[in-house]
Amino acid sequence: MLTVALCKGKLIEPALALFGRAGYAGARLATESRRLVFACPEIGMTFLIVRPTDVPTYVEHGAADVGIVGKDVLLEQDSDVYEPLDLGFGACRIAVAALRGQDSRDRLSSKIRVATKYPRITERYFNQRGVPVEIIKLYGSIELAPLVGLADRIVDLVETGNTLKTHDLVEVECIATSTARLIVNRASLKLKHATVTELIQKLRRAAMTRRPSTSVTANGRNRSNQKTKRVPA
Ligand SMILES: Nc1ncnc2c1ncn2[C@@H]1O[C@H](COP(=O)(O)OP(=O)(O)OP(=O)(O)O)[C@@H](O)[C@H]1O
Ligand SMILES: O=P(O)(O)OC[C@H]1O[C@H](OP(=O)(O)OP(=O)(O)O)[C@H](O)[C@@H]1O
Repeated sequence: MLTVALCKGKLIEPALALFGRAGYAGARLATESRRLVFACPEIGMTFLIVRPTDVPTYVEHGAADVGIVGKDVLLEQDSDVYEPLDLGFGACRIAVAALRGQDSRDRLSSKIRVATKYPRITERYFNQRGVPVEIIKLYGSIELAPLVGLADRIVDLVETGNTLKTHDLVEVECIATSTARLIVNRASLKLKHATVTELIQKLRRAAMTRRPSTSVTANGRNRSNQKTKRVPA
């Protein structure tokens, strides 16, 4: 029996579709309900529904054997988990953005105020460049911060760029790209080796044959995949 940590929101639908394609047909959860635990004995799995930022915690501590989470969260948290698979979906960039016309550093005072959900990624990024920053930790609606004078810059996820555009913001720099990852508890990998490696292999094959979907190209524009897309594992 494997316990799988998933998060509601943007990653749940492609994650369940992936399990379906991998042959775990019972992985259909009533995601609109208030239920947080779904036992699926017919496929030997129990699914836990947790917050995206909590997925690595459940997996690291062994409360879940495996989980699906964005690379953005892994980069921020630096958890001690095994990360065997890039699943390809949930593609976006972690980017620095600023109000249009205020995207040059020259106009700023020595210390830049940066609003973000990702304080560690942000601090690492600006420290590496020797730029002093004051980090303002927010939990959502990050694009609002420069509009109301709370910050000079934001560091947030960008997919289509529509949210930036709507708020007259421009992308200044891309810090990293992010896609959903399969993560595995290190002890589960040893103690449930056969089951876990079978899951990894099946998910890897299923991730290579993604159904038509929308992905982000290098220039940030959306591209609709009309054909089966190969995703590097
Ligand atoms: N616009 C986006 N495009 C593609 N992937 C995204 C986008 N926004 C978020 N993601 C991915 O989906 C994950 C979950 O994001 P989602 O928006 O569902 O929850 P959240 O708002 O970050 O979490 P919470 O509900 O805890 O505040 C992110 O960690 C990221 O990997
Ligand atoms: O480039 P786009 O396609 O517009 O996508 C980017 C938006 O998606 C995410 O927001 P989300 O919907 O998760 O809301 P929140 O982070 O403010 O909770 C991210 O924080 C951006 O606001």
